[in-house]
Amino acid sequence: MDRSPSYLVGHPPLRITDAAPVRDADTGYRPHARFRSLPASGAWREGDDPGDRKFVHLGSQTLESGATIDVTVAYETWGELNEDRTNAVLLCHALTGDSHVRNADGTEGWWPGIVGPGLAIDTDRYFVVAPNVLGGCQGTTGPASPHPDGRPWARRFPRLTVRDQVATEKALMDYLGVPSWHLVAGASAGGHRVMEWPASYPEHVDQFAVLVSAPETTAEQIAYAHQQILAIELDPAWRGGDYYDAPAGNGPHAGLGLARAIAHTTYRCPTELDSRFDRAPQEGEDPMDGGRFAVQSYLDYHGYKLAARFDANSYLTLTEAMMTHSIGRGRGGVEAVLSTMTQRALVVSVDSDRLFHPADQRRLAESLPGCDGLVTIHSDHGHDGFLVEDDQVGDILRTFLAGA
Ligand SMILES: N[C@@H](CCO)C(=O)O
Repeated sequence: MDRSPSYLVGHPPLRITDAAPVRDADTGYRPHARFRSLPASGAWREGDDPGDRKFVHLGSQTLESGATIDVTVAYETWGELNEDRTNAVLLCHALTGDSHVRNADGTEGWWPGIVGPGLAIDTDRYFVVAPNVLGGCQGTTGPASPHPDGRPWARRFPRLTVRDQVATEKALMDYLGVPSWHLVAGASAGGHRVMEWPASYPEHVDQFAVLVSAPETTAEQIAYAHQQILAIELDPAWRGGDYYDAPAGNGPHAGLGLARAIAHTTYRCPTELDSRFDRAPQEGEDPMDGGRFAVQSYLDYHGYKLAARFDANSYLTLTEAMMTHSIGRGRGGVEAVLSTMTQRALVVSVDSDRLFHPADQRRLAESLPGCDGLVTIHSDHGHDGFLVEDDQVGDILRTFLAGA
């Protein structure tokens, strides 16, 4: 299937340049100086390993598309599985997260204030499992992994669905000898997998917690995702996905960085951006003379940071999986599936989230038979509130788990 953006089909191919700088400055992602040291792909490499990442080869998996791939999963665990095997918790990371929830000393990772000894998800009590998602780039099989011909899959990687990703997590569960998750929890794209778990494997989930997420993607979310996909595909350095052997600095960093800047804007909220940055110029730059506003520099920085740690083809694969997410597909619709989810359920929104609207989560909470109603986090940080508001997120999860 031709995956070129539709308006490029039939047009001459884009001319690949040496990632010519758009501007001749030396900060941010427009200027390429910062990219020069970045490898073409930020996918995991042997050796760069925070935490105690483990790998398991799960063998071949047939995907919803009918394609079969050989799957290895990277995952981390904290705590011990008890004798009854009733204390296992599955954590599903968001779009660009990975298995690294926390360091042993709690200093890094994406939920170090939530997961750990004595914390809301208490690793003295629970056996916590966090896999890197199928299609990701931090150790689990994805587009940067070798195709059977030895070269990276790149854009030959089959189209994935959230159901495929959850099927991989089920295979990991079997490998670990966990009969049922005491809790499946996750936010955003991780929440998509949380929602898919009781829909696909109801007998293997005791309760679930879905934060800032939904049973299916909205048109608005697909619209934002579309822009991000085009940002990558229109970067000449993307080279149709075959950039893995490009010299340092010549990967699709500008496209991936722009995709992140679009996404990051949706992860924060207008009042936050206005109050933090207002119309201030970036220090040392003059917007009246080609320089940037501070908010531009902030987005450039987040784009650069993602380009340094992520793989552009993975970003495409995972974004496409988000776009097709619907627990109702082929099952009689979302409402029909929700009515069968009788497990105890927690639904959490952030009041300033402009990507996953709290009104949609209220409807979700009302449709789930095992949910006591929507719980709302108050935050100035929009969708990313689930990563920033540790005290509130921790209290909410602690209270939910205590009521089990
Ligand atoms: N900051 C999060 C936002 C998406 O929920 C991520 O990168 O995955």
